[in-house]
Amino acid sequence: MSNLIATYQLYGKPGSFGKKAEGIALGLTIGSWTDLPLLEQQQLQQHKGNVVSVTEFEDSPHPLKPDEIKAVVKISYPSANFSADMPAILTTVFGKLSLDGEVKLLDLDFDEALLAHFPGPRFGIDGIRALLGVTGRPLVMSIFKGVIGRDLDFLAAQLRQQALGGVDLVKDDEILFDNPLTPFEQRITTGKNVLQQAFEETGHRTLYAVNLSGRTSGLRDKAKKARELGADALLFNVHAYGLDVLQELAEDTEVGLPLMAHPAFSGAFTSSSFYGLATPLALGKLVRYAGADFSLFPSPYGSVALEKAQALALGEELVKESPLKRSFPVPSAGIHPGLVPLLINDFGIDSIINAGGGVHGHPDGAAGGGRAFRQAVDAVLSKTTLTDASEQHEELKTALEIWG
Ligand SMILES: CSCCC(=O)C(=O)COP(=O)(O)O
Ligand SMILES: [Mg+2]
Repeated sequence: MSNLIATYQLYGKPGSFGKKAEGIALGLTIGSWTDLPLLEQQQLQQHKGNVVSVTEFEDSPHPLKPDEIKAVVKISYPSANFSADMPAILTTVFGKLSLDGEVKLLDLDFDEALLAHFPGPRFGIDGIRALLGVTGRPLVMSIFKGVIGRDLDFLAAQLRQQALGGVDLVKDDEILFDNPLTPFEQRITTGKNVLQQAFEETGHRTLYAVNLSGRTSGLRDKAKKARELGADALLFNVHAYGLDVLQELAEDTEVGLPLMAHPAFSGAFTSSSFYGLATPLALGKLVRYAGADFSLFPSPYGSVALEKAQALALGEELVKESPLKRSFPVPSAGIHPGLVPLLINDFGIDSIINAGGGVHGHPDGAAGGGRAFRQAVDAVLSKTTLTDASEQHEELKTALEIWG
């Protein structure tokens, strides 16, 4: 029988977790058990949640309640209890329970039958690399900055400079929505012209991920229009919309564009040590299952840093062995060329170095910033220190002088 195993972190008094776990397993499935006639118990057996394991950690006391300790509980839910979609799954395993005190959902293990209902990335790492014709190195992505309130000419000029710097992708900032100065469709057509021109001048291909925004009911039509207009990829604030919206876009063959999951808003339900979802689950496993070709997340080093073990576990969820394609890990926020060795060491070459300020803040402009990042990547791959490489590359030298 197909099932889903949820792993939770709880706090409580030593020895109290078995009863708690049983209460969760019943409460989120068939409700109370003891007062049911035997016949009903037999009928409901196939829908009963089951406690798989309870592990108490005596050496992990609650930081504020000395008589409580941490425990990790695994509970199995019959797939017969829910429709095979993210809203039903999340409501089953962490609906009411998410409101019931200090419980954190650490992981979800889908069996093969359940996982078959989820698309995973349409392109994946290999498909994105094929679009760019780039293998053997991490990709470099830059981010528009300061576009709000500016017109298409400004956007076009900033895009051109980013492309001339040799970045492989440019993404809208997640806070750039449809607006009268730089409307969605015109950002796509303008971007296409600019990047084609840059390609003809340099031979370097840069893709543009435009932010798909607006009311949910209109997203699919907007995405299809983007495809018709020749968009390269779609940036998507998945956690403000929901995983199922991402999945609808991923499954729609008339959309058929690479989808870039942005982590905006996810901190609201992943940041607490006691509540919400574990970051590797929310920004790694679930966005991959729902169809993200890229997943952006705070790196361990930047301006909104994620705890390193969490960031590494998140990256692993995106690329681990699975029937689904791999999603590109995109560690982000506060990234500058001096961090490239650390990022490649942590996430490998099948990752994307992503920066906004670290590109636009370069004294030689976005083109200089892009070149500095490419020079840093080349240095790491040729096993040269950045300091030594900077002797040969002015843009990298300047970046190291500014940001270290
Ligand atoms: C928090 S991960 C997404 C990073 C992002 O959207 C961004 O704009 C980063 O900009 P930065 O100037 O910090 O590179
Ligand atoms: Mg941003």
